[in-house]
Amino acid sequence: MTLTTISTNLSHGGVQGVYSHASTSTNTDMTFSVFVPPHEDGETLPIIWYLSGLTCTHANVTDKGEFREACTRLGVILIAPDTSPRGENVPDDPDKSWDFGLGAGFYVDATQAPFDKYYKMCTYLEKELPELIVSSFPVDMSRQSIMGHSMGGHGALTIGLRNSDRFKSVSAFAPIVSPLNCPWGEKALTGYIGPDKSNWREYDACALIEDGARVSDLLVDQGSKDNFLEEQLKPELLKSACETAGQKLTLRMQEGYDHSYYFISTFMADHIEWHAKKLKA
Ligand SMILES: N[C@@H](CCC(=O)N[C@@H](CS)C(=O)NCC(=O)O)C(=O)O
Repeated sequence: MTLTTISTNLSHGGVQGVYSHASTSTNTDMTFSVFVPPHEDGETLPIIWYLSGLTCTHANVTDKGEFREACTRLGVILIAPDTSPRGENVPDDPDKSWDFGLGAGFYVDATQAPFDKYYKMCTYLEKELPELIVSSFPVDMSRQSIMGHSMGGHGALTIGLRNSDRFKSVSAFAPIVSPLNCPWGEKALTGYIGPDKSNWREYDACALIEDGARVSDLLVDQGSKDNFLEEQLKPELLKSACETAGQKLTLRMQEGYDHSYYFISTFMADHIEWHAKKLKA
């Protein structure tokens, strides 16, 4: 697999890079960013995967996430993938809306035409990108954690729950906790997976927990002034699923914060510190 370097910049003593490659999962070129903090020659470092929300590319968190100081201080690599396949051939929302199609891959493997040829974000993140990362960066794959925002929070929770042996910890900012129970989820999973909701459960954090999946620890921050809170995000569903199942969860309602990167960047160092403790334990 060949990696093309788009840019590298020195930051906080480490290297913030942006890279692209031809993906066999999505049948498109895919772009992602990696921050590698300063380290000794031959040393390998733990990883945090950061999955982004609707409309985002790797660039939103890379530009506005304010994660590099904490990553350098704690010696952790942060990887930020894109949120969907991209390109002229890739089918988009028929109405060109921002909550489906380009920038809205929902971290699933689509089974419905015409999306099934390209929208394989689950395989991309669970198999292809980790293999590329291990051959190209100084990573210790035995120490991985995952976090995300909104649709990316849903991605982090569901990929984390389905792969609990791979991730030491899972956290999210304002996640979509149950696509089965919100309009964004209804639209995306109907379009990508089809109308049979029994096939949605592996892509629904609450359903996965109900069905027995567990992770060692979960941290969620949710702003109280988030305009998507009541209709789309519904953290109370995650709280209730975790309480019923005995899944450990720290859910912090953050008074006055909205859905934006002003919120995320405020608590980013907290999340990196929380993951770093688990990664280094
Ligand atoms: N109206 C917004 C809705 C989408 C939105 O808020 N997306 C969140 C994730 S669900 C985001 O991170 N947007 C990009 C950013 O704030 O940089 C837009 O059109 O961008």
